[in-house]
Formats: sequence, C-alpha cells, structure tokens
Amino acid sequence: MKLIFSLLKNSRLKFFFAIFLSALSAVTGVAVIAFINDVIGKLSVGEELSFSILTFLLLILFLFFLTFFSQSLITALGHKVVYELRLSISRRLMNTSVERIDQLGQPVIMATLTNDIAAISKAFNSLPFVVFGISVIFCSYGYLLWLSIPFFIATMIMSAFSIWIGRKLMIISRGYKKRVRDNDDSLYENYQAMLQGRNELKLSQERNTFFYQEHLEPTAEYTRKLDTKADRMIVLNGSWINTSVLLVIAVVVLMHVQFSIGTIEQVTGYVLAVLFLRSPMAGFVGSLPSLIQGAIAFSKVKTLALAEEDEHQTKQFSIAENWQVLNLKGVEYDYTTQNDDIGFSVGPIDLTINQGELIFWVGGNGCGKSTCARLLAGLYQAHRGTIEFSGEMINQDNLGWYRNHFSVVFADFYLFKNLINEEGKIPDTKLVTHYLDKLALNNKVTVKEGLLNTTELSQGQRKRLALLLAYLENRSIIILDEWAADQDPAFRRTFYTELLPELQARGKTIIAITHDDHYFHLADKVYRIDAGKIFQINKQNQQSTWKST
Ligand SMILES: Nc1ncnc2c1ncn2[C@@H]1O[C@H](COP(=O)(O)OP(=O)(O)OP(=O)(O)O)[C@@H](O)[C@H]1O
Repeated sequence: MKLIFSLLKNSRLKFFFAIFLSALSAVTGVAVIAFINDVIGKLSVGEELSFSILTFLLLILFLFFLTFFSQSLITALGHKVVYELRLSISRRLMNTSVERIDQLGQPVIMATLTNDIAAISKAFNSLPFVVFGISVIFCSYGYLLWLSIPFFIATMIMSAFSIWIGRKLMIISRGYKKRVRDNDDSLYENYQAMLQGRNELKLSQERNTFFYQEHLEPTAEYTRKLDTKADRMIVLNGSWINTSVLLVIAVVVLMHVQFSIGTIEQVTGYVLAVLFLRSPMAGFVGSLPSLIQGAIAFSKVKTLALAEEDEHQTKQFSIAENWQVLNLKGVEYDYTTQNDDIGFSVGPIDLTINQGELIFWVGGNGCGKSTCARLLAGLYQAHRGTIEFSGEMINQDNLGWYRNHFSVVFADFYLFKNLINEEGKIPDTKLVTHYLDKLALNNKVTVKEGLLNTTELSQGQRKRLALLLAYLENRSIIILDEWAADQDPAFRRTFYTELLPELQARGKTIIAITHDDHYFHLADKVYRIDAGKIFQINKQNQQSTWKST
C-alpha cells in the first residue's frame, strides 16, 4: 500500500475514482448473484420470468461496462506511474554525484534500471486484479452477512484462519524473493564481466570454464533455488485459499444438514456467492507475488540513496568569462574501502591556476592524477579544504555553475553521438568540419545535423572525437587525462605542438595529464603527483628539483 500511495502522489484523485468504479462493479457483480438466487427461488414456485430476464440483461451490460471502465482506468494509471517512475529514477540518477555512482557500481544500477523498474511496473499492472478482487471480497462478505448471520460468523472464523496462514506463507516467500533480488546484483556483475570480458573469455577456454562454473552458474543456481522456494510458498498459498473457499461451502452445508441452520434458499445463495468469489479471489492471490516483488524493488531503489529530483538539470548558468584565478587550498579526498575504512587519500592540495595557463600533471600509475582531475572539475567533492574560483568559494549552491566551466576527456570517457555547442544546440557544420580536419578525422567520420555517423572507431580516433566534443562545448578549462597516450607519434606531436598552443591562444586553460616528458618544455607549469600529493617541478632547474607548492 505504501508503494502504491507514494507512487500515485500525482494521481490520487483518479485512483480513488477508479477504486470507486471498481467497488461499484463489484457491488453490481454481487447484485447479479443475488438476482440469480432470487430467480431460482421464483422458478421453484413457477413465477413469470420475462421482466426478470430484461433486468438481468441490463444488469450484466452495466456490469460489463463498469468493469471495463474501472479496470482500464487503473491500467492507464499504472502505466502512467511506471512512466513517471522511469523518468524520476533517471533524473535522480543524473542528479546523483559521480562518487555515489562509482561507489554503487554499474551492475547495481543496471539491476535497478531494468529489474526493479520492471518489477514495480508488473506490480502496477496487477493493480486492476487487486482492486477488483478486494472490492468483490468486501461486497460478497456484505451479501453473505445479509444472507445469514450464523453462516457469516463461521465464514469469518475460517477466513481469519486462512488469512493468517496465507500471510505467514507470503512472509516466507517475501524473504526468499528479497534474497533473490540481492543476488541479482551479482548476476548483473557476471553479465557485465561476460560482455566486457568477451575477448578474454573467448581466448582462454580455462578462464571461460572457470568463469562459467565458479561464478555464473553458482549465482544463477542460487537464484533458481530461492525462486523455486518462494514460488512454492506462493503456489501453496493459492491452493490453500482455493481449498479454504471450498471448505466454507462444506461447513455451510454441514451446518444446515446437521444442525438445521438456515433455509435451503440461504444455503443455495451462500454456495453461489462463495463460488462467485473464487475467481476474483484467485486473481487477487495470484497478483500477490507481483506486489511483493514490486515492494522489494521499491525498497531496493531506496537503498541506492540516489539524489532527490530537482530542477537544476535545466538551469542555464551564466559563465564567468574572466575568472582569472582558480585556487585550491588544503583540498583532501579519502577513498573508503569496502569495510568503510579509509583507503587511498589525496591531498592536501594547494594549487593556483591562472586563466590561460597550459599545465601538465605527471606521475606514476595510481598516484592520484585522475582523482585530482575529478576534484578539480567538481565531480568529486573535497572532504576537507576549499576551492575558490573567480572570487567565489565553491559550495553546494554554486557547484553546478563551477562545473560548467570545465570540459574533461577522461581515460574512460563516453562518446555521445550527438554534437552540441555551448548553448546545447546543433553546432555550425563549418566549425565541425574545421575541427574534423584538425583532428585528421575528415575521411573517417561524417556529421549530419549534429549527429556523428559512427563512433565505431579505433581508440585513438575515438579519443580525437572526444576532443572534438570538448572543442565544441567551448568551455574555459579543458582537462585531458592522458589524451595523447593512444595517439600515434606524428599526431602526438601535432597535439603538443599545434592543438594545445592553439587552444591556449584562444584563451583556454588546459590541464593535461601526461607521461610525455619530451614536451614538458611547452607547458607553463609542470606538476608531479606522488602518492596523492602534488609538487611543482621547477622548470628552470633542469635537475628536476621538486618544489612543494
Ligand atoms: N573507485 C575507487 N575506490 C577506491 N579507491 C580508488 C578508486 N579509484 C581509485 N582508487 C585509489 O586511488 C588511487 C589513485 O587512483 P587514480 O585513478 O587517481 O590514479 P591515476 O594517477 O590516475 O592512475 P593511472 O595513471 O593508472 O590512471 C589508486 O591507486 C587507488 O588506490
């Protein structure tokens, strides 16, 4: 119920109207049964039936339309909620910090985007059966009470017992399903390994077998076992509820035969009503697994602790053209390990970047260069220390504005096929052609209305396209994370001796992470990053004296 109400926050009125229609259709259904019961009574005393047949036809026509309208309204609402949920989770994901997304990892997020949304969607699709089932159950109970109080008391006692057992079975099933859902994250991790490690798996039969036998199969097997147990409880519950309904009939007949309780008309009416109840009840019980899985998926989405939705994605920032100085003071960042202990730490970093400078960062693998780049671009937020940009201290309120001054090509960049300019519009074709020429890609790629015809290129060429995207964004600060590492020697030279100076001449500030020491002389400043600390290399002193900044 909590799941339904929180998701229906914008359509509660419509939902209550649909429930009202559903209840009305349930009342009409019970009225049809009462009517048939009445007709059977009249038939037994040989009364005229022509008027009754017309009433009966009108009643079932009314029932048909009412059921159709109420259920199609709930179905449409369900689809709307799923649509809103899909967009809402995507918006929240886009608002979530890069750090949080990195912490969660892609398999966990993919499991939510596919599994959880599908489960919630299925839960909503079962809503018409649930609402109709509950309405019919309530109306039928009202009719049963009206027919006979003693029979009703017996029915209530048996129903309470049945529900108690059913609830226990559903709790057990829910426990299993929750464990299945937790295991789905590992299953997605295996899927990711299978796809991303396709070359390695194809080349090594041993790894292929090991991966299949030690990872994929046990994970899938665990899910199979728990799913089987969970579904066994669900099937048991279905059979139990079905049998309980028949038991009610047996008890009512027994009460009449053995203790002469009620009249034969009451018994017939009771049996008819209880039999009528079986199908909506089966629909309701049958939709419980979807509801359970929907609730599990909903709580799983909550555990991701995604950011809240807000409007900042569509905000237009006024860019500081003349920011002059970017200052980092005592900036520190700690990675946490899986046990929440502090892992690798970066900083304290004290750094001054002047507008228009060409800066190189060098350092060994794992020394913290990419982490520093993420901190500088505002993708990771410093745990301690401050960033001052264009005279403004950077905080949560102006972080989005600050980030909008950066273009970054990371080592693990993603290449969007659509080109956009600094205004988020399709860029000028002449400008794109000009940059494609510059990046020696004009024979490889064509662009039509801002859409690249392909991104299926070599790694070095894809990196050139990533640089094209950065060119077109026309941001003031460009960070390039080992951009030249995948380029051939000739183009690497072009990059250092032509492209970077040209960007600098256009007033861009460039921070290039690099290992290419032949080109260090071209930079205004060179810094070495070592074990998370940053030191400026004194360029005047060719003996490479490291000077702490
Ligand atoms: N997601 C992460 N979770 C925990 N620790 C991490 C994570 N990413 C990096 N680290 C730690 O931070 C250190 C610095 O990583 P970083 O990617 O900044 O290094 P780098 O200098 O860019 O390395 P490379 O030259 O190999 O790309 C790593 O040695 C690692 O211990």
